[in-house]
Amino acid sequence: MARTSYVKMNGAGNDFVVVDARARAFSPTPDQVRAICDRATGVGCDQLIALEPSQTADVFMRVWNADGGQVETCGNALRCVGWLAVQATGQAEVRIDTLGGPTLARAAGEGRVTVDMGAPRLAWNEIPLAEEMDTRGIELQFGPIDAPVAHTPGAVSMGNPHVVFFLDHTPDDGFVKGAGSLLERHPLFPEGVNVGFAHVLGPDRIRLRVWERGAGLTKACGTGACAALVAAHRRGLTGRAATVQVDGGELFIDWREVDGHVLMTGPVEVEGAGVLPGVAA
Ligand SMILES: N[C@H](CCC[C@H](N)C(=O)O)C(=O)O
Repeated sequence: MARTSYVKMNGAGNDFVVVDARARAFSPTPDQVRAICDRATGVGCDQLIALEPSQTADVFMRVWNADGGQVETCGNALRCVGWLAVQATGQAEVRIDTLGGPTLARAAGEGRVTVDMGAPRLAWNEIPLAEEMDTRGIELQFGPIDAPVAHTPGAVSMGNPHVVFFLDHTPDDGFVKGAGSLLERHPLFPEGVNVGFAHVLGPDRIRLRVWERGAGLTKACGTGACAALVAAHRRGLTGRAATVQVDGGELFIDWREVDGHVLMTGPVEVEGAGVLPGVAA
């Protein structure tokens, strides 16, 4: 069985195994994805990423969550792939297509990359939700019926589905895991959902923790940071740009006025490289 080389990278602690599948097809089964991502017995990562040829972009980026499911996009991985592509091509800007739509990445200083994530999708059926609701604050709550501890979250798609609760404190691991794992597969979200918990610290600062669909509590979620800023601005809680402080570092998010695109800037780190034993070529 062909042996597949990879690069291990992270963006603000959200980590990835990145496979270059432009010369040879890479089609792992869900079991193989889970085995690669397993931190105890595999390489260990939040998401598995494959670079593929593209007719419309410099590269196509395919994303699998650690649970084996293929998903639309991954913001932190877009920064990592953007860094690899800028280094490889010498281009100032690279176009990366994903199942969640086209994006543009460019270097933003030493070990930092800015990705234009495109415009957020804000209609109920674009999140998607199972029924029509006002996505600035949907009818969803967590906790005792008569005293919910989290309620009326914002819903945003960055190509992948996000729900963002606004709290007056930064929740601990137990709360994020308990509430996140319950809501990730709530019937209101036909495709599942990434569950963000945002503590707005000021008009340009948000502390965010995210229980990711298919990956659990991660150190950072790039699309989650974009969704949190968009949801916060739509509720008048922040301006159009903010520093989003995640467990693994800081991301700077700007919901650009001129074209409605969301730009995310943050760190990229190469951790090492290796070979995946016995994965389907
Ligand atoms: N768990 C996400 C994919 C990875 C997103 C996250 N790691 C990011 O940086 O955007 C989903 O199922 O939509």
